[in-house]
Amino acid sequence: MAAPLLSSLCCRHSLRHCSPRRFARNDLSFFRSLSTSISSEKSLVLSHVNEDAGVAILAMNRPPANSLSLELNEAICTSLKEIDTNPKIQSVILASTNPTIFSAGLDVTELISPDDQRLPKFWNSLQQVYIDLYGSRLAIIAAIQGHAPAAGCMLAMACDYRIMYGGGEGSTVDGRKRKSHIPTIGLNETQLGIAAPPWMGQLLVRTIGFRPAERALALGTLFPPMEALIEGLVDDVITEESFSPSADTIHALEKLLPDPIRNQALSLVMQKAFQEAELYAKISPQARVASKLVTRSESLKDMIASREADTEYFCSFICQDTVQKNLKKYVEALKKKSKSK
Ligand SMILES: CCCC/C=C/CC(=O)SCCNC(=O)CCNC(=O)[C@H](O)C(C)(C)COP(=O)(O)OP(=O)(O)OC[C@H]1O[C@@H](n2cnc3c(N)ncnc32)[C@H](O)[C@@H]1OP(=O)(O)O
Repeated sequence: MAAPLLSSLCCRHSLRHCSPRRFARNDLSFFRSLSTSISSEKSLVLSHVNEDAGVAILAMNRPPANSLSLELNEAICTSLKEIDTNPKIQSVILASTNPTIFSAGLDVTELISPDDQRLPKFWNSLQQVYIDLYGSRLAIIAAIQGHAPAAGCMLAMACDYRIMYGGGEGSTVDGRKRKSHIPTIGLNETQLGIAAPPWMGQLLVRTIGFRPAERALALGTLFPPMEALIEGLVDDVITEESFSPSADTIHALEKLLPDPIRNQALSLVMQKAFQEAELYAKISPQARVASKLVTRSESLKDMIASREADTEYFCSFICQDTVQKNLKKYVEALKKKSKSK
């Protein structure tokens, strides 16, 4: 079912595959052609399909924080590709097995004293995750129950719809009562002494608009749920007051969710994500994909064209002494904070 690869986007990309004529055809082939053939460690993501509903789940599963390592990036791409080959599936819920962290962004340990063979591969794998999500023929719904800083926010922005948990005292995240948890989302790179790469920064610009993005990028702002909603960074914020679950949705979710996260059928965010996924799955795929091409093809084409230069820039930037110093300090502070809990 999946069309031939675009001469492997993970290495090199040629614009001839993305000619304007091709986009004009408004078919599914552009999105299919963005698939990859990376093989990976599957347990880093849990995925499953509910063919009756036309919906799949792809849950990131890399404790403790779903930080994006080379292997997790590859696993996301592989899993998405598998889902893509199932013609009965039109929507995917991108979620996390961790109820308080969606994804902590890049695994910062990948950036410290990096191996010079692995670093470009690592960056390529992140670019590929973006290309595969943003350019997917599937409608992808982000179920953001927990924190989504930096590349975690990028994952959410690359989806078609974003639903965030609103937090609050005594609220339920996975159906059980727990203490207050208020997730945040945003591109906080400047807080680490680094800058978001151009394609990630531009994705924020396209999502929330030029001036708000300019300020948020400079300050490295992490938005709590309601602020994220007001800015347009997420499409919906779910609290117990704002959403009433239906028995049918819970039943369909129980059919969809793999064993280790079946209890998330009781999560309001997951329930809303499922309803949204069903909504997208009911639209004619040709029409839905054609409309996605209208808004996404140009920026994807640009990103793909500058991919190699982006990797070169990233590798040389990360290896600078001051950047290494900043990153080491940041990781020490992160570890100290975690130990002091
Ligand atoms: C041209 C250059 C472009 C570079 C682009 C960069 C994009 C990026 O994505 S950079 C990464 C940015 N990510 C962050 O700044 C997030 C850091 N993490 C946090 O702020 C918090 O962990 C959290 C808000 C996500 C969650 O807080 P919570 O209190 O629930 O958990 P913690 O106790 O802080 O963490 C648990 C555990 O996870 C480890 N960890 C957290 N984040 C990362 C990470 N990004 N990489 C690696 N490891 C991470 C943390 O150290 C804890 O581990 P230990 O218990 O073993 O210490």
